[in-house]
Amino acid sequence: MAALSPPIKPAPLASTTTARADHALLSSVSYAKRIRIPRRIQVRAEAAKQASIDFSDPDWKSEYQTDFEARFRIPHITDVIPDAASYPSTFCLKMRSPISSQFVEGYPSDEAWHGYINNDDRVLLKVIRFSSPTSAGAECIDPNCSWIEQWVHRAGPREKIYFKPEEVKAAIVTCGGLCPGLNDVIRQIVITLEIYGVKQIVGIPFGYRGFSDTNLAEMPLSRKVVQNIHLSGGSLLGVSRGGPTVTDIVESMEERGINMLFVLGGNGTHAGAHAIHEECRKRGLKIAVVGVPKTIDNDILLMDKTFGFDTAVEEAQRAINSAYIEAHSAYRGVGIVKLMGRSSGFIAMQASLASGQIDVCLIPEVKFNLHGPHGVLNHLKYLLERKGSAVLCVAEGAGQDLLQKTNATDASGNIVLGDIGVHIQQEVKKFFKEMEHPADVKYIDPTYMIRACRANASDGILCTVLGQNAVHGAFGGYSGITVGICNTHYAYFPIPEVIAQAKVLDPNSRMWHRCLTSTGQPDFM
Ligand SMILES: Nc1ncnc2c1ncn2[C@@H]1O[C@H](COP(=O)(O)OP(=O)(O)OP(=O)(O)O)[C@@H](O)[C@H]1O
Ligand SMILES: O=P(O)(O)OC[C@H]1O[C@](O)(CO)[C@@H](O)[C@@H]1O
Ligand SMILES: [Mg+2]
Repeated sequence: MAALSPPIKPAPLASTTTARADHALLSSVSYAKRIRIPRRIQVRAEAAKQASIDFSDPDWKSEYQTDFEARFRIPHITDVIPDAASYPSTFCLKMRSPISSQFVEGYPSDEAWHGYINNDDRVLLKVIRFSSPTSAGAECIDPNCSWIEQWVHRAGPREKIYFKPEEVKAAIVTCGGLCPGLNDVIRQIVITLEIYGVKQIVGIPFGYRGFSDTNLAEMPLSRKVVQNIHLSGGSLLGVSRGGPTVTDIVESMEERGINMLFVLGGNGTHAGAHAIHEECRKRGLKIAVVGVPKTIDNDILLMDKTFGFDTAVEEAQRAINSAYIEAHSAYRGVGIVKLMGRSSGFIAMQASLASGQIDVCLIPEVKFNLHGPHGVLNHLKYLLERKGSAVLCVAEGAGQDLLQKTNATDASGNIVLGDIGVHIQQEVKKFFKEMEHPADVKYIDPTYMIRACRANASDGILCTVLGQNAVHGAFGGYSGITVGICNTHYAYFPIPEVIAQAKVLDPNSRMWHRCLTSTGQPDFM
């Protein structure tokens, strides 16, 4: 039987849908190239496309499940240090006063406490049983779309820990762009580490750069330092793109005596975290590297959502509402809002759905024409004639095929996108001017205002749980993992599985269909 591969999507039925699906696939592949995802991981994504499973083999299901279990196994320090000692956990919430001298010794572990997660506990990854590949949003493995259980590891505190708290030096680093909730996660990691009894906790300033720049000193962290940091946006530690090589980072960690590293960042940061973990394994180092996915774009695979996303959607309402008021109050007003989303249109879609004020939502996963009888501009003309104003929301990665490529990259190697918001603004103005019936166009780009916000309540809770689980994972001896919410439960994932490609919106999903129902927009092709 041929090598098994991850779930495949059934071939879409209509030709417009095919174009959309191809586009989504293309953006995933180019994304993989852009962030230098290891070839091995790219190959896995390629394998998904080729669908090489022999479904006539009666054992294909059980083999698929065995393969899935192996892929989602979370690396453990005993993989490289088989005789690594384990100890009773010092994390137990039966204590009364954390300032008592008892705390220094760890919590009494002689009493039974049923607050631990068993290593064999699992969370179900997919919860819908599709009866046919033609069901909206169906994710099928075989042509009959048969039900296959896919389980991932449940996150949480373990009864046995693999580090003595007094021997731990934990470091936290935040990389990439800003995202609401970074401070909430930093805070919770520090607080949880202290509950375990860790005394040495430091922040690495300005992302991975802080490992190599000798002018940047480690920041000592404690509950006192982080107590109120979640009340403001940004990152207490600072962020950056680019930076030192993985070898330099690991050498710096060895010099500093860091044996737990918590990495907060997006796909690029996680690719880095995975490479750091691999390098530590190669050197036989007892170091736990644990990621917490930070992507405002919500483009990490397999998770319900990533922190900062809800806040971004909520904050985008203010920009959309302003664009709506401007457009609605103007004679032939057109409001345009550009929202984040390099490869994925989740923020634009959810913000459009939430506001109820958007007439046209454009996302990277769905191609569109501006000009021509079915183009966006003609639809805006119709809207102005019909209701006097229109509001359009566009994700930053949408319509890149309409712009001239610059080939420019940022310090991390991410492609610098053309400005689709400005382009649409110019084209709308030109279109109506040439018709000799100008429109009053107002353009809003709230990107950095949204990113700099503090987390809202729902993100605050998500960050808290993710931060705690990151620490539990490290103490449990896991490394090269990241933590996420999955069907409302929290799970650990091996890093390569969540960054194999950017998570993109399925144009055949119910949610996108709901968005189209809400905006009332046609197909722009
Ligand atoms: N494949 C890789 N291997 C090692 N390090 C990487 C890799 N890709 C990116 N990095 C490093 O990770 C850090 C962050 O990467 P990047 O700027 O792409 O942000 P990100 O984590 O994807 O977050 P954002 O969602 O804000 O873009 C940078 O310091 C970069 O050098
Ligand atoms: O201007 P910067 O910091 O490079 O970040 C911009 C990018 O970061 C993101 O907000 C993702 O983190 C993208 O949506 C955006 O393209
Ligand atoms: Mg990224």
